[in-house]
Amino acid sequence: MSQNEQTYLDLAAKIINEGHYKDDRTGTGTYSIFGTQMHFDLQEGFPLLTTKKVFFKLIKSELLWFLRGDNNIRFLLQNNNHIWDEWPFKTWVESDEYDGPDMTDFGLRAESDPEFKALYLEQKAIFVDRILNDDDFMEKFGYVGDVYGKLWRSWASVLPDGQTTDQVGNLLDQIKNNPNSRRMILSAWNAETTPQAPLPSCHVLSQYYVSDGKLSAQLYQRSGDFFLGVPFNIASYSLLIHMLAAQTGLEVGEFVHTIGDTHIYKNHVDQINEQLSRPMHPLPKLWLNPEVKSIFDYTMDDIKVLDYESEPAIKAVVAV
Ligand SMILES: Nc1nc(=O)c2c([nH]1)NC[C@@H]1CN(c3ccc(C(=O)N[C@@H](CCC(=O)O)C(=O)O)cc3)CN21
Ligand SMILES: O=c1ccn([C@H]2C[C@H](O)[C@@H](COP(=O)(O)O)O2)c(=O)[nH]1
Repeated sequence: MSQNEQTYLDLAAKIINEGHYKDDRTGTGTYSIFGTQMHFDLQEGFPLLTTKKVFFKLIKSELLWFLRGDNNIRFLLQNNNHIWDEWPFKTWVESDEYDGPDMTDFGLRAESDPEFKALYLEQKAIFVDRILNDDDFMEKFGYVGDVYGKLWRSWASVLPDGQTTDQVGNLLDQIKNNPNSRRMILSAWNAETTPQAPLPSCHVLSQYYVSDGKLSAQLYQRSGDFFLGVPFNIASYSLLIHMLAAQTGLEVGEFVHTIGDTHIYKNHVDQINEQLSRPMHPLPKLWLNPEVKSIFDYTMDDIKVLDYESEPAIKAVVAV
């Protein structure tokens, strides 16, 4: 049995049993608890859930995208990663340039109307193709705004000389040279610009901590989609801790995951119950290519989970 996975399952059961019913921005409806915390011991194994299959490739390419300082979805699409498509797509279909069939509330409508779903998938395929192959279109509609990648690597200065700050570079420097610091912070929330993004950052702030030769991190996530997003967030930050530790000569410690609005969407309840009824498998291990000498040089092939055995994937619709 894995304590790390049990921690996730216990909180899932608590949200189902004790969550308050709450309407939400997407019109879906959620069961929600405010202010939760999970601790994952990275020495126990890599916390990729085994009670459903979690697609680690998608987690890798998303983290590499953040670390590139990229905030245009073209890179994700080139890696066959479609987890961000809906939000830039929404910007396009709401713009003056869009002249296809009406896509109002496409997320909810595609779920209940198969005829509309076919139309929507057609428009989405056109969108994806244009982001990949049309540079002007990609420049206009591919960006996700002032969120993770952009803020991590090139936080725009308020100073007149227009310099930018590389938070990840500074963080590595602090972990190496001043590991007792209590100021090792990575922020993905710019109060001025982030609220205007198509989807303002959810994992808002993380802090890093070194003790006994081990690197730990705590994340504050303002909003957590417990069935779809949170398993990705757990694996993504755990991977980031492994990468930072590998580049600074440390072992891995803990990932502490603190979430504000911790919710299960109404249309994910059956899926969570199915997951809760399944057996666990031992956690996989993470392998990072030891030849890679900079956190910014990892490629997809330099990162692997070993011995990942899981129950089958469980499909669910993402709330837009
Ligand atoms: N409602 C919502 N939940 C999220 O978790 C979320 C957002 N929106 N918006 C931005 C990002 C995108 N993220 C996502 C989006 C979709 C999946 C998802 O559908 N995962 C499927 C596999 C998808 C696939 O194979 O392409 C899964 O089973 O994990 C996961 C994370 C996390 N974030
Ligand atoms: O990394 C992520 C990104 C997003 N989410 C979820 C949390 C919410 O369900 C939605 C965002 O909607 P808001 O109304 O902006 O809170 O996306 C996540 O869990 N993890």
